[in-house]
Amino acid sequence: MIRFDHVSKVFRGQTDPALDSVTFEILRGEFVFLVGPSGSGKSTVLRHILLEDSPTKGQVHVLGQDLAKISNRKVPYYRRNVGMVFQDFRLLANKTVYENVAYAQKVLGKSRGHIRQAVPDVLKTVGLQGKEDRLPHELSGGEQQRVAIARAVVNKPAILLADEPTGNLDPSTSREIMRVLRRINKNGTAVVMATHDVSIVDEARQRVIELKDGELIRDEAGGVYTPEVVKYEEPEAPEIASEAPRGKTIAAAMAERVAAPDRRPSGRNEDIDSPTTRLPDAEEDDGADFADGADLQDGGAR
Ligand SMILES: Nc1ncnc2c1ncn2[C@@H]1O[C@H](COP(=O)(O)OP(=O)(O)OP(=O)(O)O)[C@@H](O)[C@H]1O
Repeated sequence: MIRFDHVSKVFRGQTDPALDSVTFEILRGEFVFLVGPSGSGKSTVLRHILLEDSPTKGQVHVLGQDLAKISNRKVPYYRRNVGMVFQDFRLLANKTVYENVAYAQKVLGKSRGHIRQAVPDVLKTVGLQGKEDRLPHELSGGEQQRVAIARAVVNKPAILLADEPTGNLDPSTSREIMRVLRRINKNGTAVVMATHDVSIVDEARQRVIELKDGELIRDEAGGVYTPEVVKYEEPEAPEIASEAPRGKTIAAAMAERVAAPDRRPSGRNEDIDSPTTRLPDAEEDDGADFADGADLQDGGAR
């Protein structure tokens, strides 16, 4: 549904790339954390998906469309599919909770009847029923972020992007916001969340994509913020240590080996001993999934 194919971005006046041949695919309904140090490229990834930046090299496909081929005229239509929330909420200060959310529907020309139904529904989803008439300054930070999330998802986008949505919140409020995001994700919206929040990532155990200096250095299902560093000791099966795919801990590779007993050595085995033997997952990581160009051909959402 979101596909980055060797995407590089060098901003004008810069020599170092903000993104350096980044390749990944996110499927419908996934929840994905983007992690990495400040300046590693997380927001740049999100801005590419939102069509606020375009690649210097490579392609971005979202919902079956090559974003480079979307004309300026069609950008607002495209963006209806992509909600966005930020660390600093970005609410309209002189509008109530209800009006902030309803505004997102009004600009799309939705009828008053539709708005009267949709806004209370989404405010209930984010746990803000009863606060419709408050102004942003009459809300806590967590409540303001809930309004921002309600506004981002009221039009039921396929994708919700969140750029450090818990960055201004205390740990327990951050957890509440995570519960809201998970609820929205369970309703079918894919969520891509850039974050520095170690405990949120470690508790959620979702897919983690890690960037460093613009390069994707880890893409791990059920990951943590910082993978456990495994102390190297004399390995029982030396090929595991030497073949662990990039971004995967040795412990993870060992666990996979245990889960695939048919590939474990039962005495001397030519295949296992061969330096070219690959773990099953390593074969999936080579980009073969992208080879058929299905998005391009069928023009439909994946
Ligand atoms: N408009 C721009 N012009 C020039 N350089 C930019 C621009 N936007 C981002 N950059 C640079 O691109 C790199 C990646 O920035 P980005 O904002 O994506 O990082 P980040 O991982 O989101 O950081 P943070 O965690 O601090 O938000 C940084 O070196 C940044 O200075």
